[in-house]
Amino acid sequence: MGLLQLLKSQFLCHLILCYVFVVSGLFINLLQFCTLPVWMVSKQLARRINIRLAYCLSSQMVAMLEWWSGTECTLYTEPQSYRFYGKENAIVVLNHSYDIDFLCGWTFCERFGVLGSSKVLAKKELSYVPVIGWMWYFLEIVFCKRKWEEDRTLVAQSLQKLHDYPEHFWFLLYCEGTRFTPKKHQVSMQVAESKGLPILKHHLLPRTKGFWVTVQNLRGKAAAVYDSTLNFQNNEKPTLLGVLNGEKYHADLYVRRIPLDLIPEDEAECAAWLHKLYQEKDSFQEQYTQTGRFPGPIVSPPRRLWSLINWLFWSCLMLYPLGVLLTGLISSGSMLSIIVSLVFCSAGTVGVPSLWHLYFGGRWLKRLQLEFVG
Ligand SMILES: CC/C=C\C/C=C\C/C=C\C/C=C\C/C=C\C/C=C\CCC(=O)SCCNC(=O)CCNC(=O)[C@H](O)C(C)(C)COP(=O)(O)OP(=O)(O)OC[C@H]1O[C@@H](n2cnc3c(N)ncnc32)[C@H](O)[C@@H]1OP(=O)(O)O
Ligand SMILES: CCCCCCCCCCCCCCCC(=O)OC[C@@H](O)COP(=O)(O)O
Repeated sequence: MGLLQLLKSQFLCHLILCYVFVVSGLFINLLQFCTLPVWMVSKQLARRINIRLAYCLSSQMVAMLEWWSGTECTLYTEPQSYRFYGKENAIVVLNHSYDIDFLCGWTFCERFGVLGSSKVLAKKELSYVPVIGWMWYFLEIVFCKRKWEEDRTLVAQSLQKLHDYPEHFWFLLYCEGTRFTPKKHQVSMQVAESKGLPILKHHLLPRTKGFWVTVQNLRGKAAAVYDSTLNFQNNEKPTLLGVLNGEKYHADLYVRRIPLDLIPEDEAECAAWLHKLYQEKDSFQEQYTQTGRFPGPIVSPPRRLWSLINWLFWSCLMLYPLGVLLTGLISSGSMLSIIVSLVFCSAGTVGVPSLWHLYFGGRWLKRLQLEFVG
């Protein structure tokens, strides 16, 4: 292991990275809160400001993937589709199989200049998570309760509000509704069998209602569906902790652009169309497993310097006062203030993972513990 790699795997480095992300995130949340009065005067101006503020935050995570871990993201797509990317609104359908699939998605958003405005159909619980969830609230992210009776109107209303959105956006839909696990796959394939649908090997059975309501409510606003299939070379199993540790992964994304007009309006036909799409996605994944390649040519946009510049800017801004505080503390020589600060730091170190545990059901925390202990 090289010296740099060793440094990247140190807990202290992770603590500093998380400190910069969380403190700058809360500061950005506060700035977003301050745009509320601007909404009263000019909604479009407030939206444009929020897009830039959201970029400041989400591109820090993109920088962590692209520059800290050096992960390579390769795009397989047709050149005639490529020219539309970043120049139109689109609904993105992505498989939900990895801890960092959203981060790879964000990386492509960054490269095509739509990161600040990118959106997702997310579960309601995420809107309460400080930093990311609060940022999404101001960004008009669409939340669902995963109760169709309520989501039917809730999701439709939120989507309708995007009709006068001032900048291009990609709207991400994880139609599988939850991240792939062998157990969920087994249950979902029982549902598929009971409905007489073909078995999928690499995906859960897609939930069709969210897709239908999204397509119907974004007609006239979104031009296409980007059918996106993500996988990793050499059977890599990437984790967020791995990225934080500076581990380099190799992501491959296959994207097909499908004009929205080709998608049926009728709910049952639209559902059947989505099931067929997932059968095709499954065959692409199978081909990838067999050959290590997706169909179609590789047209990869390079990573941009902007995410790194933004990250360095926020790191300097957040670490300077911390440095001043620590220097003042040590030079004061006061035992009381040193003890109070240590208590604060320990509370933060224990408190942040506890919050994490609360919000994410302990999945990542368990993995984190396993990796540290084992
Ligand atoms: C060029 C580059 C291109 C692309 C780059 C890629 C991406 C970048 C783009 C944008 C990035 C933007 C942001 C990313 C950032 C972060 C994202 C992070 C996190 C968000 C993740 C989530 O929160 S996922 C969870 C929330 N989302 C969803 O659930 C969406 C899918 N769900 C639905 O659509 C649902 O239908 C619903 C939520 C609208 C309603 O759910 P409900 O459960 O009430 O109804 P359902 O219809 O789903 O359920 C009843 C029917 O389902 C059948 N059933 C029962 N059990 C199962 C089962 N296990 N599997 C499948 N189906 C099942 C049941 O039989 C019912 O069927 P009927 O036939 O009777 O309807
Ligand atoms: C630059 C330093 C970065 C520091 C790390 C900060 C990490 C913040 C990460 C916030 C990521 C938010 C995305 C959460 C994804 C998520 O939670 O998806 C939920 C879905 O699967 C469905 O969940 P479920 O069906 O309930 O299991």
